Amino acid sequence: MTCDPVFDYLPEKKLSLVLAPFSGGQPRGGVENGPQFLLKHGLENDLQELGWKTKVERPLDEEDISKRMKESTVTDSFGIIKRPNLVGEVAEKIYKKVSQCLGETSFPVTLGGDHSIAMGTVSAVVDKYPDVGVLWIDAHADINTVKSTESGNLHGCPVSFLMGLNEESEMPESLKWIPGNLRPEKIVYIGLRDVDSGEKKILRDLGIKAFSMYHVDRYGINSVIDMALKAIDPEGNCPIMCSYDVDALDPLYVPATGTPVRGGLTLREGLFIVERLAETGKLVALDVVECNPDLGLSDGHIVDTVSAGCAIARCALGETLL
Ligand SMILES: NC(=[NH2+])NCCC[C@H](N)C(=O)O
Ligand SMILES: [Mn+2]
Ligand SMILES: [Mn+2]
Repeated sequence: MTCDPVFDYLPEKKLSLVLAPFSGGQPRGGVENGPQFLLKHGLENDLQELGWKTKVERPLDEEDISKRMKESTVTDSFGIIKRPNLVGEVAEKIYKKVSQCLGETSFPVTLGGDHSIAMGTVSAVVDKYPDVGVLWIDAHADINTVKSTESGNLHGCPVSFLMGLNEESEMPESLKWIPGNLRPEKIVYIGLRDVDSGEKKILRDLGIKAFSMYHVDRYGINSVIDMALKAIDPEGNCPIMCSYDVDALDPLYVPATGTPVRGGLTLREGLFIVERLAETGKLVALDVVECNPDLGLSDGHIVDTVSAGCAIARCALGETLL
């Protein structure tokens, strides 16, 4: 067995838990409580026990956001797009904080919140590491454009903004700061099983690599990870970021999430992905998003979901490689 995992891009094992308690990218309340529940479950201490120096960052003003969430339902829209101003502002704050963490060589672990916050995290990581490969672990592709989205929920759109797929003229002002610095060959998906028809066309047209649940069954998770890593980094020497939507896991393991889809990854498959990433030594940032404790129908549902979220972070940061 290998011993203590190595993180090639860090001079010391230091990380920042960037809290992103935000629900404005989708309609269900409660996902803003995700970070708090993950912390209450003991995540910070668990990571310290893995040898990490930790720091908690709170870039968002929760009181202001909750006030604005109430008003914004009616006042903040752009065509079908819901809350573009609030989402844009929040994601930009996350972007600045994650940039700062990377500048301080502190590994950013961003805890959502809904997946719209990845507009900030991924942009910041690609700024810092232009050749980074992004693993997007999700039941959904989250690549809808302003034109293709049927729901108007921005948590279904972050990837299109990260790639600059929306034309300036048809994009809300508040999202124009997004650098659009992610190239299609630098992202790969694992876990897809609910992709809108407009998204399928985008994935096809841009030749984006995606491993759906079909591929996981067909080839097994280990080969899928090999293929995914090869796709974003053929030579095996680029940094890697992982944006992990907990709804990639089957709702059996993660019932308390806003857009559950049956037939997902087992808990072990889901953890194995991030174990393999830790093993590469090339992981530079992690998001864990879409834990919504308010959607648990029982305490058991909440504990299952939150403990899965914590386990994802621990495994990504080396727990099972010791
Ligand atoms: N981050 C997520 N859970 N996204 C779900 C997106 C669902 C759907 N494709 C939409 O555009 O609204
Ligand atoms: Mn999802
Ligand atoms: Mn997602």
